[in-house]
Amino acid sequence: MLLLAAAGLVAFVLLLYMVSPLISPKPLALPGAHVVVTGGSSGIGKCIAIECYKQGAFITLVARNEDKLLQAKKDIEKHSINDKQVVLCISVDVSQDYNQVENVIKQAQEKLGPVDMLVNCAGTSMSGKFEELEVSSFEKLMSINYLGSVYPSRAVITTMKERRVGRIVFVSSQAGQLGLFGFTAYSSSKFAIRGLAEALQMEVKPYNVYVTVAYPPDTDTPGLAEENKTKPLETRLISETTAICKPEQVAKQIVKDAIQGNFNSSIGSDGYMLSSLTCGMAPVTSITEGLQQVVTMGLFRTIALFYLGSFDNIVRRCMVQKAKPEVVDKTA
Ligand SMILES: NC(=O)C1=CN([C@@H]2O[C@H](COP(=O)(O)OP(=O)(O)OC[C@H]3O[C@@H](n4cnc5c(N)ncnc54)[C@H](OP(=O)(O)O)[C@@H]3O)[C@@H](O)[C@H]2O)C=CC1
Ligand SMILES: CCCCCCCCCCCCCCCC(=O)[C@@H](N)CO
Repeated sequence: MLLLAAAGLVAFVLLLYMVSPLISPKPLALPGAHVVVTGGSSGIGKCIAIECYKQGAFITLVARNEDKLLQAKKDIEKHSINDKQVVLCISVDVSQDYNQVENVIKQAQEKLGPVDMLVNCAGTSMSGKFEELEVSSFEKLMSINYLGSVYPSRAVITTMKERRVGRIVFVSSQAGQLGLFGFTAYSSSKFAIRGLAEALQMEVKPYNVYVTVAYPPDTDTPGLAEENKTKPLETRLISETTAICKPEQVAKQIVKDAIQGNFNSSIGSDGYMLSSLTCGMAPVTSITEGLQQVVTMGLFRTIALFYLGSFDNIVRRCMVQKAKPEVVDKTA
């Protein structure tokens, strides 16, 4: 009886693997492709642009500061593999005016052809306790991190659907998979991206357009250095659970997953666990991925409970620590 059940299971898994080409997208060819990277003048975005350029793509960088854009262009051009490759720079705020974003995307398409891959990497972070963050910070993060991903995507999607070709990448964060101390404004803007990506993927899959959401851990970039200046102690201690990644490594993984059309892109063992644990109703892009999620869910939740316990401990210890000087004051 047991043998029969085991044989049945094996047959079922084999069957799944036979139909797997039906759910695995055809990889995108980067040589000659037009890749637009928002936030491409710094950090992870710049490394993504370099990675695509190294594989023969034509690049459009989108960011606000023109000097940083030109410097990034120079850095990227060092990696050219043929003399036809172009790096185009566009200075625009992706979060302000949809029409403006649509116009610059049009200009880029006129120069370098239709966009094959859009990477939404422009973003920023602000941390602090809920009551200490300015209300305007919630608006700002939502408009840069969320609307700043909606506008460029909205500007490229029609052509992608018509051509039956395309990749849209969203850069969320591990803080877009779990909410943690200090990130009430940031986490919510990064969670929003996940909802957008899931809904969009369901719409565009029949048109051979694939969506990728990346969830990087802390990554060594100018953005992180800026964030660290005002990060609460609790946030820092909790974030230290995961090691700081190199932007080149994060970029390589994101580009690889985007080419393959994987919905999820994560890095490291905790990235892998977090993505399995929070897969929810996310689309699945390979049988192996689906099976791994089914098999590991209970184990990873168990591990997560220990992490949550340790995070609560950090928060409590910091609270007690901060209360101490006051006690001393009162007795003095
Ligand atoms: N570094 C980290 O630890 C992690 C980062 N992330 C996410 O990855 C992304 C990149 O982060 P990172 O490389 O650290 O960031 P950086 O601060 O190093 O770079 C941010 C880039 O985005 C551009 N940008 C910011 N705001 C706008 C805007 N309104 N319009 C157009 N461009 C804009 C910046 O150029 P300019 O200012 O000139 O416009 C710059 O090119 C962000 O979305 C971030 O949330 C996720 C997880 C971890
Ligand atoms: C099985 C469960 C495993 C659980 C592992 C949990 C690890 C939590 C660490 C969260 C770190 C958050 C990094 C945010 C980075 C970021 O987005 C900012 N630096 C942006 O600037």
